[in-house]
This record gives sequence, C-alpha cells and structure tokens, in this order.
Amino acid sequence: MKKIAFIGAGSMAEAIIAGVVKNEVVPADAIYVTNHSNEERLTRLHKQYGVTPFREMTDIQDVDVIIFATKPNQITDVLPQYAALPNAVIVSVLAGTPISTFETIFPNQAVARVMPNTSATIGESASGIAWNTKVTDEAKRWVTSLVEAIGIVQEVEEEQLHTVTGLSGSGPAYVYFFVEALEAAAIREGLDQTTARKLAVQTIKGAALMLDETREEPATLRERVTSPNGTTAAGLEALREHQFEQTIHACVRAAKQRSIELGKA
Ligand SMILES: NC(=O)C1=CN([C@@H]2O[C@H](COP(=O)(O)OP(=O)(O)OC[C@H]3O[C@@H](n4cnc5c(N)ncnc54)[C@H](OP(=O)(O)O)[C@@H]3O)[C@@H](O)[C@H]2O)C=CC1
Ligand SMILES: O=C(O)[C@@H]1CCC=N1
Repeated sequence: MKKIAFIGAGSMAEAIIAGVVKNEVVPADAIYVTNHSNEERLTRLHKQYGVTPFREMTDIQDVDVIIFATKPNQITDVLPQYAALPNAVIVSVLAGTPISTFETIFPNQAVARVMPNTSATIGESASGIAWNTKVTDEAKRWVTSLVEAIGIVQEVEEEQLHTVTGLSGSGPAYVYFFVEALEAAAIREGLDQTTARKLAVQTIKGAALMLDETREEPATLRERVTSPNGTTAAGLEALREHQFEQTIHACVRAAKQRSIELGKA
C-alpha cells in the first residue's frame, strides 16, 4: 500500500485528492495533507475526504510519494523541511518550477513534474508529465497510474510543460470564461439566465464529447454545423472579424510566458 503526502492543501491539491479518493487509488487515510496555517481547511478536507492532516515530519517518515502543491513562490522556503525523506518519489504540480529546483534538495531522488488541471476533481484532468533521470520504470508506472486516476496524461519534454500549462493547466478557466461570455451575450439577446446557462453548458459538453467520441477533426465537425450562408457562418465571421484565432494565440502564449517567468523567479 502506498502512502502519499500533500504539501499544500489548496485548490489543486483538493482537486487531486478528490479524484484519487473517488477512484480509490489509495485508501483516503493513507493520504496525508499539510498546509501553511489554515487549520479549518485541513479539518474540512479530513471531514469531506477522510484524508489525514499532519503537522509533524514524524507522521510521514515512511511516505512513498510527496506531492508538492504550494504556490511556486512558496517552494524554496518549503523544500528544505522535507530533505530528510530520501526514499520518497517527488511529484510537483507547481507551474513553471523546474525539476532542477527539486533536485537541489533531493539530488538522488525520482522527480516527476506534472501539470494537471482542476477537472481532476471529477477525474477529467488533462495532465502533462515529465521526469528526471532517477525515476525507475516501477515509479513511472505508479505515478502515471496516480495521475491517470484524475484524468488523461501525456508525457512531454520538460520544456514543453510551459505550453501545456498555457493550454490545459489554465485551460479550464478559458472555457469557464467562454461560458460566462456566451451566457452574458445570450441574456443581452433575450434569454433568461437559467435557460442561457443550461444551453451553454450542454453545448460545451456535447461538443467536447463529439470531439472525444467521434475522433473527427474539429474543422470537420465545425463545417458540419455551418450551413452555407446560414447562421453559424454569420457567427464565425464575426469571430474572425474580432481576431478570434489571434486572441486565443495571445492567451496561450501569455500563460506560457508567465509559466517561464514563474520558473525563473
Ligand atoms: N489551481 C489550478 O488550477 C492549478 C494549479 N497548479 C499549481 O498548483 C499549485 C497550487 O495552486 P493552488 O492550489 O491553486 O494554490 P492555493 O493558493 O489554493 O494553495 C496553496 C497551498 O500551499 C500552502 N502552503 C503555503 N506555504 C506552505 C508551507 N510553508 N508549507 C505547506 N504548505 C504551504 C497553502 O497553505 P495555507 O492555505 O495555510 O496558506 C495552500 O494550502 C501552484 O503551484 C499552481 O501553479 C497547477 C495546475 C492547475
Ligand atoms: O494560474 C496558475 O498559475 C495556475 C497554474 C495553471 C493553472 N493555475
């Protein structure tokens, strides 16, 4: 049985905990969680998921995996406290922060750098993963199965994780923003909020499932919606006029650049 310790108990840690507990990857009480000071939050996580809050290093001496989930700018203060756990596999979900940051404290240990997203909460994360050279095949299999418990995982070169962050790490927020915009537009054009929300959410869900289940090209599916001289053509034309593709590129590029900056900070 594996024992996991989460260092950091914020949104991302909770999303992973929810996915791991739901999928019974390890028993909930084998998941140890700590944070900086928010006791109330640890108590809530314990009540909601059955995980074990901890404050003392002695509680996690025999831990198999340590998942670091603090903010990137908190990690240099946090890492030295965990140097005395030489057998644990290190997993980081920190945006931007390179594997080498962890290797300065854990020079001989396996390190996996993962970029998940908050859809982990329902087992639907799209995660990227990169490894250091110390990861054994067995550790790779186990960490991969852990990350697969929260969704799909794609192995990439470490440098590519910045782009993965700009695409899928931050991606759920873009989709929520898109829904907010669709909803606001539909209300301005005459629908009530409940109706607008219901139709917008199902439209996103249906389109995502169509892409996933039919495996057809997005352009093919788009063309099938677009009758010549019809309503969709008019809508898409307005998007093009307003630089839709350039806007999305600027969005992904800005998030990628921020990831690179966070890694250098
Ligand atoms: N949110 C997201 O969608 C995603 C986030 N990430 C990455 O996940 C990481 C966490 O993000 P997120 O969950 O949103 O951030 P939060 O601010 O929600 O969580 C940060 C956590 O770190 C804890 N913490 C701070 N200092 C320490 C310390 N010294 N020792 C132990 N714990 C500490 C905080 O504790 P306290 O509350 O007590 O201060 C808090 O629980 C980031 O690095 C981010 O880049 C990656 C992918 C997606
Ligand atoms: O906004 C952030 O920095 C984090 C990383 C990816 C998603 N949220």
